[in-house]
Amino acid sequence: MNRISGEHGLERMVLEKGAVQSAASYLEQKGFRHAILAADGNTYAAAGKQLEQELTKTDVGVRLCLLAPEPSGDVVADEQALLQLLLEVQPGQTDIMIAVGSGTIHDIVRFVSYKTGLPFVSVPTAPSVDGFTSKGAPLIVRGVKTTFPASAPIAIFADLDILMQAPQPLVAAGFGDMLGKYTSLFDWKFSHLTAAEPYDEEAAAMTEKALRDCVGHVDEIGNRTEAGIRILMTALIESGVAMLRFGQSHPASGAEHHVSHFWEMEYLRRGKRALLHGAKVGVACAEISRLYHDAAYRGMYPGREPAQLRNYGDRVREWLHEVPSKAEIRSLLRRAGGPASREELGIDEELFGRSLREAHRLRDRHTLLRALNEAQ
Ligand SMILES: NC(=O)C1=CN([C@@H]2O[C@H](COP(=O)(O)OP(=O)(O)OC[C@H]3O[C@@H](n4cnc5c(N)ncnc54)[C@H](OP(=O)(O)O)[C@@H]3O)[C@@H](O)[C@H]2O)C=CC1
Ligand SMILES: O=C(CO)COP(=O)(O)O
Repeated sequence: MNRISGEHGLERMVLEKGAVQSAASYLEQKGFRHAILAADGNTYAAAGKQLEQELTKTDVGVRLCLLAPEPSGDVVADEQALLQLLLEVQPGQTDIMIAVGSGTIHDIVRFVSYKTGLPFVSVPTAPSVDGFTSKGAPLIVRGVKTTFPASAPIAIFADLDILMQAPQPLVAAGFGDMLGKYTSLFDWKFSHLTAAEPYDEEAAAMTEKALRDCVGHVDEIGNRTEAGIRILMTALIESGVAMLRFGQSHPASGAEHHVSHFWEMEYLRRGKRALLHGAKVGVACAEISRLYHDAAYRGMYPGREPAQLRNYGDRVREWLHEVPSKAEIRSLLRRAGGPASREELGIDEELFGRSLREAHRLRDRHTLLRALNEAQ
């Protein structure tokens, strides 16, 4: 993917070396004159400073919003960060925002963009999540992770020079976020069949292709070759476009994401430093795969098999056949250089057990996890 236009308001997608320069000329050509550049300490160093310098060669003025970390050390997409960015907006003057960072900074900017009506441009600094192009923002509000409607960027400039410098754990996390599509795609079909949740073949096919491209190139991704990073970033963008096209996160987010969100909220409550989103999703995907295979093939729920499995067992087993086993998912995570087990991540047994019993409550989705937990 180099340049694609006209996708749901996303008028420009650039994935190439030197894309930051293209971002500056795009902003100037579009006639923007008063930009806010949102970044944090790391992402300003990785790309923000360079973009700021490029913009000084144009007529686009820039106001820097350096998002402040919480006492834990992390920038969090919560009330404080949203307010910090909102305070920088000059009514009647600011005409564009630029998100320079990874998942968290994009969610802060996309939500403020939605509420103020100001467009935004995406400059990813790491191939760590598939949320760059989505129009939902998972935010922490009063300690609870909830997804709110938000805006997609009008353009994305993903600079391979920058993405290839991203720390290896962020790359492995991006791969983990993609592996999560094994279970999210399964849960999406399951919720459509058993609870008539809306479904879109095209969005599902697009996500599945992105997943297979990543799995087929896991070693290049693990070795952070240029080809590997290009394939991973393309897949993450495509997965985000599938969410954008469908309008909700079903293609990309099932029980593995609900479990990951559960862990994230608990870490915030404990004041612990956050674990990377995609690292959690990858490990949760392996665990959900084991749970689902046990339930559907090995009858691990004697006497309380969910009605959905009694009624649709054959179809469910056929779909589960496409979901690799826990061991296979772990092996892929290792090859990408990321944590593969909850022990490696540091999730304790109590939190793990509680998350499997309760995480389905975080979203109103009819996943198999929810069916298993609600079966009498
Ligand atoms: N909207 C959507 O559809 C989606 C949203 N998400 C959300 O995204 C969030 C997670 O995003 P994720 O990208 O994993 O993590 P974060 O955006 O939280 O960033 C993780 C860390 O990476 C650092 N960083 C980023 N780029 C670089 C770089 N090039 N060099 C050095 N450090 C860098 C950041 O620096 P610093 O320490 O300075 O912050 C931060 O410490 C979650 O809240 C998740 O829910 C995930 C998927 C989809
Ligand atoms: O993280 C996501 C996709 O990778 C989206 O999460 P939500 O389903 O919570 O919006």
